[in-house]
Amino acid sequence: MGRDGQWAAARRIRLVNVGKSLKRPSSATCDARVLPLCFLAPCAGSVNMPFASVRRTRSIDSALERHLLNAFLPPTPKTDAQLSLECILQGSNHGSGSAQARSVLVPNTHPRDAKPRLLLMGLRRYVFMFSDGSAMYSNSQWLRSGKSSIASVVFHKMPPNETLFLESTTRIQKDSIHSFMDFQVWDFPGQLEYLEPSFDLEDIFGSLGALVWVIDAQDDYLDSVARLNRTILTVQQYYPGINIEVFIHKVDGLSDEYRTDTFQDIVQRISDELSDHGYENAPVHYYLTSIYDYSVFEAFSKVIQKLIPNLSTLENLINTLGNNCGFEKTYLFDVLSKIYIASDTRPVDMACYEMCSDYIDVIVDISELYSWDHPDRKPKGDQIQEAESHVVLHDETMIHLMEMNKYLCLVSVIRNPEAREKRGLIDMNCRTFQDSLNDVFSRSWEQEDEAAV
Ligand SMILES: Nc1nc2c(ncn2[C@@H]2O[C@H](COP(=O)(O)OP(=O)(O)OP(=O)(O)O)[C@@H](O)[C@H]2O)c(=O)[nH]1
Repeated sequence: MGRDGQWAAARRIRLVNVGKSLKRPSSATCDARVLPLCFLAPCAGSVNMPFASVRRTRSIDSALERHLLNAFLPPTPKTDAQLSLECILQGSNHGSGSAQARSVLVPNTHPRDAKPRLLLMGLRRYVFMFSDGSAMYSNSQWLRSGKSSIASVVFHKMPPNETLFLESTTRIQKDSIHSFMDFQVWDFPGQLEYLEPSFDLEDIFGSLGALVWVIDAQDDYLDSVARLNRTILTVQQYYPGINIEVFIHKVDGLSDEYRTDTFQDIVQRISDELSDHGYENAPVHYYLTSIYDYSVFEAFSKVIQKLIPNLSTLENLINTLGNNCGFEKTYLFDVLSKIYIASDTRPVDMACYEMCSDYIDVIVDISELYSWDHPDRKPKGDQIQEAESHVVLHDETMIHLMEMNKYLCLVSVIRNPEAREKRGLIDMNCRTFQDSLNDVFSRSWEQEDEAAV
């Protein structure tokens, strides 16, 4: 069943289980489309932030702010919140570095259908195990860092245990991801010598969103770190703006102490090597990851967030929503991959993230059960377009989920008892947020079009 079907089913469940039919703000609130935040209703008095103070503190891009403040425009049709990362490719993220790279290498105009790439790279090496357990490097047994496993678990919902049966990658696997934004994931075979002259660097690193380097933390990582250093030094010459994301992977098998030591050692080795070559502030970021917990989703969320135009605007909107509604933590999730593309700026709480992520699974699973077309089922009046659901857990924590569009949903954790009582206002505020979100995304498209002229 397609995802449309899943959400359609979730809609039905909402009507049956939640039973709350809250109408969209009508003419009295139509200005909310233009000044979306000023109509957020306070749900929890203690945490309400007046609009005036919101306006002073938020840092919405000036062009976007002009748009939001350009009151009394006729309502524009709502667009799907599907992002294109072209604007990033055209320079907003890579900045001058990208331009410099293009002046050195083949000019790249990045047509509109060019999709940004996430490169998954790492080292695969052979190890021969003697019967007494000591190791000798030889052409014998593969030790693989886990790139394909990460891609399969995050983007294809493969259960982690099944990655044991994945075969080694023999050529570059190009995976197109169609979601709130389109991008490609290229999984490189661990042994590929892409820095050799026979490979065109522009083909590999042009249009790049991020380079994700996977290091097996359970293995001897010195070779992998050395190869990563070589790669960074080469790439930095031509594409200095590229984000290098280092996943120190398979940490599930390590003790806390060993994990920290490994992390520090790898960071140290890479930064020493880079500073020896004069790169003091290279854009390298490090994550401890494992496919057996949520850390790999969390890490991928951070990687993807760096590619999203107007991320700070989204965060400000979510902050304002959370402050007005008494949300403890709010995530804007991509339903398919369950990576979050934005959240409020409070510290990340893994327990909250896990609860919210699991709740999406629950809704999608129930949707699968109930989405079949029953011949006797009759629609009971008008139905609200988007799915909405909530659950109250044993410790009185409420999780509230609302579909924002075909790809995204907003999931919030509510512990404030006062806020929990005001579900109607929460729903209304979330719908106002939804309008703002679509404004932000449609604005991204307009900016691209203007840039293209
Ligand atoms: N313990 C543990 N094992 C993992 C993790 N991620 C992947 N693996 C295992 O690592 C092995 C190799 O995974 P792959 O994803 O095929 O490795 P790869 O880097 O794509 O290998 P190549 O395609 O040959 O370059 C598999 O047996 C996975 O089950 C992890 O987080 N923890």
